[in-house]
Amino acid sequence: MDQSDVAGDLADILLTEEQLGSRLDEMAAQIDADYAGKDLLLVGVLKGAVMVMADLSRRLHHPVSMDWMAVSSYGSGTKSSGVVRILKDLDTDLSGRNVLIAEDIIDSGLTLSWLVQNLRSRGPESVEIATMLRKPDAAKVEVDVKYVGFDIPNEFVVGYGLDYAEKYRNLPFIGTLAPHVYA
Ligand SMILES: O=P(O)(O)OC[C@H]1O[C@H](OP(=O)(O)OP(=O)(O)O)[C@H](O)[C@@H]1O
Ligand SMILES: Nc1nc2[nH]cnc2c(=O)[nH]1
Repeated sequence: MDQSDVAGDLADILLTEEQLGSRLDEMAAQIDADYAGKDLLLVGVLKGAVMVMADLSRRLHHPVSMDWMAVSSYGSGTKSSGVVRILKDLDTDLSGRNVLIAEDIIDSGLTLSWLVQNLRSRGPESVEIATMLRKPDAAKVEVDVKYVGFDIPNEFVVGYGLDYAEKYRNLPFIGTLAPHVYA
C-alpha cells in the first residue's frame, strides 16, 4: 500500500518503516544473546502482531518454534473492553518451554497481563514479552515487558499490524488517524 492512498486519513506519521526496522535489528540481537543455548517458542498474538512476528523472527539467528493465539479485547472500537476472549488457542504444549510473546502494542496492559497469567498457568519454563509499541501513559495495570520497541504518546495509532475497524493494518509505518476518520 502506498502512503498516498491513505494520506488523507492520517494526521501524522509517528514511526517510519526505517525506524521500525532498525529498532527490530536491536531487539533481535538482544533476544539472540539472551536466549543463546536455550529453546525458544515465539507466540504471536493475532491479528495485530503479524508484522512484528514476521519481521522479528526473520532477524533472529536463534532457531525458534512459532505458534499463534488470537485474543480480542477491542472489538471494532478504540477502547479496550477489559474483557479478553480467546478466539484461537495455541497448538503447543508449553510445559518447560521458554515462551516469548510477540505483540504490536501494549496500551492499557489489560490484554497482556491477562495473557501472561494465562500462559504461566500452563507450566512453561519462562514467559516474556516483546512488543513493538507501548503507551506508558495509558497503563491501567503494570506489565513486566522485557523488550520494547518504542514508548509512544497516548494516542490511537494504526499501521504495522494495527487496525482501525480492520483497516490500515498493512501500512508499513505507524501513524495517527485524522479526526474525520472516526466521525
Ligand atoms: O494493552 P491493551 O489496552 O489491552 O491493548 C493491546 C491489545 O490491543 C490490540 O489487539 P486487539 O484487541 O485490537 O485485536 P487485534 O490484534 O486483532 O487488532 C493489540 O494487538 C493488543 O493485543
Ligand atoms: N489500532 C490500535 N489498536 C490498539 N489496541 C490497543 N491500542 C491500540 C492503538 O493505539 N491502535
